Amino acid sequence: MTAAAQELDELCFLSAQSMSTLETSDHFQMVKLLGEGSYGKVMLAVHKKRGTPMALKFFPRQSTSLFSFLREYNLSLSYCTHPSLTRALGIFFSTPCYYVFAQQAGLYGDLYSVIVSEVGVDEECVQSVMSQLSGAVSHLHSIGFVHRDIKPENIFLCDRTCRWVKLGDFGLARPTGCTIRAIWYDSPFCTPEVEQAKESEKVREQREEDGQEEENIWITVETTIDSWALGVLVYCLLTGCFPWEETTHNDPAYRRYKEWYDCEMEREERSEGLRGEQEVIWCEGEREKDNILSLEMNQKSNPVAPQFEGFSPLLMSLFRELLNPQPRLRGGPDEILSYLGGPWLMETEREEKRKAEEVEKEARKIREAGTVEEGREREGRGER
Ligand SMILES: Nc1ncnc2c1ncn2[C@@H]1O[C@H](COP(=O)(O)OP(=O)(O)OP(=O)(O)O)[C@@H](O)[C@H]1O
Repeated sequence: MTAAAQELDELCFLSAQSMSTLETSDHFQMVKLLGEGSYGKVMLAVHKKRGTPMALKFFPRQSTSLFSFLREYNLSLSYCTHPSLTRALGIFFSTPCYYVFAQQAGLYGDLYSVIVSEVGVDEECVQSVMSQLSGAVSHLHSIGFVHRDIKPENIFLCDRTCRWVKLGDFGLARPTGCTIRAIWYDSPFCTPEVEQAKESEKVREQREEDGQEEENIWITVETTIDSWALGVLVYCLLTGCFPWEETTHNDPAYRRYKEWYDCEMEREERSEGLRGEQEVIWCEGEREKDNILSLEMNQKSNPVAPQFEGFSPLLMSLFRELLNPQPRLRGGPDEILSYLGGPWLMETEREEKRKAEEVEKEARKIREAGTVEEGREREGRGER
């Protein structure tokens, strides 16, 4: 077990002893529901005496182990010190039905709501979001944890224009290097190295039906899981879509991307080989041969997968780092910093996006005007 994992376990044991039982409404005024996930609900609340706003995360006791609740709370409280990580506030308690802890609240929703309501976020804003997440995720990795659930729904907005975002939901975070059961899930955020678990899940279900013992595939938790998710996130932010439905060879869009990637690798290997050969050629003074070889290399071009066509070569190199199908060769989140400042979209794509944004803006204006008009009409009819 790593030092970070041991320290976190210790914090969980210690905090278990000081958890109090509270009546939520004695201390907090509920303002609104911020969101719901598979583990529970998150409410915006205000502390009754101090007036401090916060997010209260409720975990049903029936379906949550005390240890997993305390692990998420303590990780957020003690390790999430980066400005783009959502920090717990030191308040945790239980009620008859829930375990609850308080966290800094993102008051402007999450990135998912931005992506679904727009045709992708503008390029400058995407770069700003990614630079913040690069720092936040590198920080988590540097202290020995992998987030394992980076997705738009878990990135909260601290202002209306996404200038300040915070990564949250540390429920799946685990210490780097620990071993867990591989779980395949139907999403582009699932890494390609888990594809083998898809088949084994079918086998497991069958064994369960037959009353046989479970047979699991185990994987080591690596930081490269988060790099993959950051790559998919860049794509989602820029386009408002996913690059493929699921990261498996059965998915045609992923297969096309993988073919492009493999071809790129082959080209790279070939050109490295040629560079070595060139030295011999130059030594022999055969310049013409050298020129022919270069021409041949250029002719064997490798068009990108269609869903990546609007992206600049700079961004494609970043994708090659983050969306590297081979986890051992995948770049870390800090790589993102070397790709900021330059263009991520091709000029034609930028123009298309501008037009689509204009159309979307107009449509929104019409929708809003319609709502105001309907409101007036209703008022005129004396309805509320
Ligand atoms: N601190 C916060 N500030 C603002 N909104 C939040 C906060 N925490 C959670 N939310 C909202 O609540 C939703 C669910 O929260 P969260 O992802 O933490 O729950 P979960 O049950 O662990 O979800 P998941 O199913 O992704 O594991 C988020 O998508 C987000 O919209």
